[in-house]
Order: sequence, then structure tokens, then C-alpha cells
Amino acid sequence: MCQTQFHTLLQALPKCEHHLHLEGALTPETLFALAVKNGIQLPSDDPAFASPASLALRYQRFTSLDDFLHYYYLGMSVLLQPSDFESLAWDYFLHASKDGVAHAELFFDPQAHLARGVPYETIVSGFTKARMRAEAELGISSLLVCCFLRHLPPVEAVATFRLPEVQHSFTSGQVTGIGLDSSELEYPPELFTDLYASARDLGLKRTAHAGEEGPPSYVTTALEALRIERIDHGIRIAEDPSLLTRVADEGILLTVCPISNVFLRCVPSVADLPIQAFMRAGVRFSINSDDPAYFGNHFLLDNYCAVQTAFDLTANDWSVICKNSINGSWCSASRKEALLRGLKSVIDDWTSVQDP
Ligand SMILES: Nc1ncnc2[nH]cnc12
Ligand SMILES: [Zn+2]
Repeated sequence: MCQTQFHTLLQALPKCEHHLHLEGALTPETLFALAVKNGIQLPSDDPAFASPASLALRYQRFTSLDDFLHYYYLGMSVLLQPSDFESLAWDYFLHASKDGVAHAELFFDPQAHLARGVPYETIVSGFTKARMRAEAELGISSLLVCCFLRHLPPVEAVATFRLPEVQHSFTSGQVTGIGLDSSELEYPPELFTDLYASARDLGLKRTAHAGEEGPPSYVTTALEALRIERIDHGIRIAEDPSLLTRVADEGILLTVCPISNVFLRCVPSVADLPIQAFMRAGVRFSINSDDPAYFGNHFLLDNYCAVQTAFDLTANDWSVICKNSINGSWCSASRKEALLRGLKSVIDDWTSVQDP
């Protein structure tokens, strides 16, 4: 997918993933297997659900974010038991390990599971088991980020946030921060001002999807009304030079998802993403896979390779991208230092081989 030499470098870089929906790592094969195991009836009126292969084919022709979300919410209906959530996350970690991911900050959508009667503890205990195993066996550190669904009433987000078991997951440190996702255009960030004020009061990290399909003004209101620390996607800020400067000056990290943006028709190709405009303006960004099982099974390394192929970056560019990605992570200072040391050693080794 990218030049051989760079593939070796990109594989070796200690990568941080900040924008991965665990439910978006559910492959059609696992979806069908869990449907059988849990006795879940898949839609019989949609020919896409005839087989894992036909579902994978349907995923190749999403027409928009909302078209994808229709399948995403249907897909997650097969997740019921703690072991389902655990194996979903473990599958992700195996891909991540193969791709050289060192640290992952993982989204999940509790409201979509609570609505089906799945207890919050079922979700978090399953994910936590996989996270502990990934740390012990694969050396991957990770955090959980609880996302709220913007297509549901904001009062429901606040009510979910206030549930004792959700509060406990925050105060115990099992869950580090909150996010905002789902259908964007009709649901501007400021609808969730109260939710984000409560999260800030609790000392939680805060991010929100904005500027994926929605206009640059949604990024402005996410910054001002929600007082978020990161922006998920944010690609549309390139349409507003003053916002580009503001995001750069405030050191806000964008979690960019190149292959997702192509699959969901936000841009015609990866080459149409404003990566160079971001680099010129000093906007910090990380590269992420979003919902890899829905986007051609392209996990993190494929996204790095797609950016390399489209923009022909240098080793120095990658060093800057990875440094920003590490510094924009929500892990401990000591973990960041270890990741930065790892990055320096990969870049030094690579440079000495290229330029002995
Ligand atoms: N790309 C995306 N945008 C908004 N909500 C999502 N939920 C899962 N993936 C998403
Ligand atoms: Zn996302």
C-alpha cells in the first residue's frame, strides 16, 4: 500500500490511536457468529444481511455518515454478554499489536447498549478485561472514553452520565473521559453544554466529533460551549483560515480518520484531506481508524500508509506527527516519556540506515 521503506518505518513507529469506536471493530464474521450464539434475529428484509460476505460488500458503498450509522447500530445489537465485549476489544488489540500501536484511547457507546437492556457493568467489565490482557501480553496501554449519542435528547445523555454505575466508572478511573458521536448535521455541539459542564466538574477529559460532515462553526461551538480538549475529525476547519490558526494556537489535537472519511464520502480520496494545510498551519493531528471493520478492515497501519501514499511525507514529518500524537494523548506523563523515547529511537535507527 505504501513505499516499502516507509512501510517499515510506519510499522515501527510507536503509534497512538485516539479515535477508535470499539463497536466499529465488529467484523461481519463476528457479527454473524454472535447473532447465532446470542439468538439475535438479524434483519430479514435487507439482503445485505444474507451472509457476512454480502454485508461486507454493502459496507463498501456507504453513501453518508447516517447510512453507515444505520448498519453500525444494527451490528452492535449482537453484543450481550461481558465475554462478547471482551472478545470484541481483544480482536481489536490483536490487530493493533500487529500494526505497532503502543497506546489506544477507545470509544464506546453505552446508550446504544443500555437501550437494549445490556447493563453498563457488562460493557465496561468486558472491555476492561481485554485492556488488562493487552497491557500484560501485548504491551499496549489503553484508556476508555464514554461517548454520548447526539441524535438522542441531551437530557438522556445527562441522565446516563448521572447513573451511579457510570459515575463509579469515572471516579474509579476505569473510564477517563467523554466524547460525543453519531449523526452530526442536525445536532450541533452546544446542545450538550450541560453534559460537558458536568464532565468538567468531575475532572474528566473531553472530546467531541465535530467538523466531520458538520460545518466549521460546529468546531467553534465545541471549543467554546463544550470546552473540549480534542476534536474528533475536524477536517472541515480547513475551510476557515482563522479557525485553523485558532486550533493551532490553542494546541487542540484533531483525531483525523483518513480511510473513514473516504468510506463515508466526506472527501473523494485521502489525497483530498487537508493534511498539508494542517502541517503548514501547525495544527496538531493524530491518524486513526475510526470503525475499521466497517471500512474495508483497514486498521491503523493502513491509515498511516494511505496518508504516506497520498502525501509523500518525510521521516521528519512522521516524527512530528507521532510526537504530537503522543503529547496529545491522555496517558500518564511517564507513559508519554516512554513513548517519546521509543519514537526517538525508531527515527534515529531509520535515519542512520538511510543516511549512514
Ligand atoms: N465516524 C463517526 N462519526 C460519528 N459517529 C460515529 N460513531 C461511530 N463512528 C462514527
Ligand atoms: Zn468516530
